[in-house]
Amino acid sequence: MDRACAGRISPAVMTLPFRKMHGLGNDFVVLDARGRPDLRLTPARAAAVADRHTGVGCDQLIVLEPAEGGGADVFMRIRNPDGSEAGACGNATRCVASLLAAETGRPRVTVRTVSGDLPAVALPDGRWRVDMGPARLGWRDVPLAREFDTLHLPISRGPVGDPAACSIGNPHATFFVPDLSRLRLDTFGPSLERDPLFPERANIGFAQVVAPDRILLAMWERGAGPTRACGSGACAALVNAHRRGLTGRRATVVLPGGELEIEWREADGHVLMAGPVATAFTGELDLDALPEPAAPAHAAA
Ligand SMILES: N[C@@H](CCC[C@H](N)C(=O)O)C(=O)O
Repeated sequence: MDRACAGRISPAVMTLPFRKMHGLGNDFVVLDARGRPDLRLTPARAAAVADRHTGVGCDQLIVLEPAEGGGADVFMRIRNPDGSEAGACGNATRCVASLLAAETGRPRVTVRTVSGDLPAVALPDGRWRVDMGPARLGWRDVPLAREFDTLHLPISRGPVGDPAACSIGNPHATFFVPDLSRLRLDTFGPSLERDPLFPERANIGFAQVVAPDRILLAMWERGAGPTRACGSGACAALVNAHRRGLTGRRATVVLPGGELEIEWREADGHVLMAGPVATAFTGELDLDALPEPAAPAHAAA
């Protein structure tokens, strides 16, 4: 090689394999930290990986860790692009379940999250069904800043208001609207996510019920903004729609990225979610090379 072009001899670079996966376009960078107890992923580093301009880019960074104490196949840590940690991610749970099934050869696996153990099963058509656990309906469960009936919250912005809230292992509020096509998510999403009634912020869903078994849904995700799909948001939309008497206990939830089948099981109050999984690509990440996200030098016009 021409000496002038050789540049600096780089020190040994430690790279980390990653897998880019998605469920209905809700996309994830999946890192396997099971053999890497030394891997320290600070919120800033997680945000750097998730950055769509200077990192790999994703709606959530998913880190696989050992499931301590047994009873589950893996522990799944979930980070939003702003670095915050989430208790649940329905679409990522299906993706991780499919990885574990490939690894273990078993069609039934259990994914542990900070909100609980989620059993998942491969369906004959290639989709995965996850038991997302019980929908929690109390005001402390969501949580809300003070006591309210979670079926009707005194929150509104312009034409949207009166949401219902619940927890699917993470906080959700669903606003029912007559025509989803007329709604601009970024107009109300940011301030609703941070409404003072949500001390831990909330994922915000806008739902149009078109039939007792069909819901159109657009999501503004906490810590992520608009996404093509949100599995836990679809679960919350069905639970809240049923509580309002708008649907039965099962529905197809249609998101911008595609469809999820959701059931709120009567017997135990658990919410079941079925949908597809996909791998987009795999790669190697040099964590030390990633810049930590900084404020833009100037706002785009
Ligand atoms: N995409 C997810 C939800 C991810 C977490 C959420 N943004 C939160 O902060 O709770 C899903 O598919 O459920």
